[in-house]
Amino acid sequence: MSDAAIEIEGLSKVYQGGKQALDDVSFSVAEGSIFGLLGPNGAGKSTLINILAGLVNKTGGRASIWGFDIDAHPRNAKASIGIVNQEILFDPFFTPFETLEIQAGLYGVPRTRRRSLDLLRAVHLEDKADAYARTLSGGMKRRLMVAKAMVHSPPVLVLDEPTAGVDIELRQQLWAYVRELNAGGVTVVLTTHYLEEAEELCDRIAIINHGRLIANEPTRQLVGKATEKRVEVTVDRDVAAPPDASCFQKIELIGERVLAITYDKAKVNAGEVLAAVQAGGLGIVDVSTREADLEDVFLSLTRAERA
Ligand SMILES: Nc1ncnc2c1ncn2[C@@H]1O[C@H](COP(=O)(O)OP(=O)(O)OP(=O)(O)O)[C@@H](O)[C@H]1O
Repeated sequence: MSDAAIEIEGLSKVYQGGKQALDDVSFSVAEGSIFGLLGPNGAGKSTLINILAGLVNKTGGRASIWGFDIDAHPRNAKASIGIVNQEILFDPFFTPFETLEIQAGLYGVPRTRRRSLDLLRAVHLEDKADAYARTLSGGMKRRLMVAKAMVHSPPVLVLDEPTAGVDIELRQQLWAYVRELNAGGVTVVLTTHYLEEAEELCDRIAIINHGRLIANEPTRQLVGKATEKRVEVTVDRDVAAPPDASCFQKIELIGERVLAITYDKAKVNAGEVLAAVQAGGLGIVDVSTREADLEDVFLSLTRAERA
């Protein structure tokens, strides 16, 4: 077994009707890591996850989970992964405890090795063990989905947009649990639209756009790629039209006296940008800068792709 928890090579998917959802995607997820898979709507993330789950058939390439090729060893591959889907799927007439017991049964986990109550405790649902699942709030249902994905103690957990529509407090709780699982040795793959979340949680991030992989780097390195920087300058008089200078990438008037200037930090520094504002006859009253973040990188990479 290699020390990759997931290994994907040249993965492609063309749906019936001709839509190419994945185009020659390759990457591996290191054992023990938290790996983020990002991409705009329709990029192909769910398709990729569904292939790993055995729900969608790939049309090209290879994938293995915990060393098990999904074609050659589908049962072992499936037993090695727990997947939390975007949709909430369980019978509303069962209680959370029953839901987990049934799922464990489906995975052939013997009664003596089931840990339904422990899992409910871990996702803060122990007091709901005997309530009908339909009476749970949206956030509770999501947490139950995570517990359900863990009944067979898989070494790899995949979360597809698990916090969409979940409020901040519950999101924090869910991430705390994900971190706990990861600290206990579970490799985690997650897709999320919350870039901050990916930045905070993931060791490594891959970005997929129109079915193609356009980035795959350690999070720090990826964020460090942002070369655009933004400075907001409050000036001492009303400005009818923003001044222009070659060192500005973009300048906007965002208040009567506030200019938002984007510049390339690889080419100029903030001092030069401010000097250019002053050279335009404006006095500077206040300045604030914002560090580039994952969102900037994401936008510039997907923009570059489009161009
Ligand atoms: N069963 C299907 N038949 C045909 N096309 C499909 C099918 N499922 C998905 N697609 C298309 O494949 C592309 C990738 O979809 P996918 O759901 O994998 O994207 P995604 O990145 O998960 O997006 P989202 O974040 O919105 O879920 C989209 O253009 C989608 O319309």
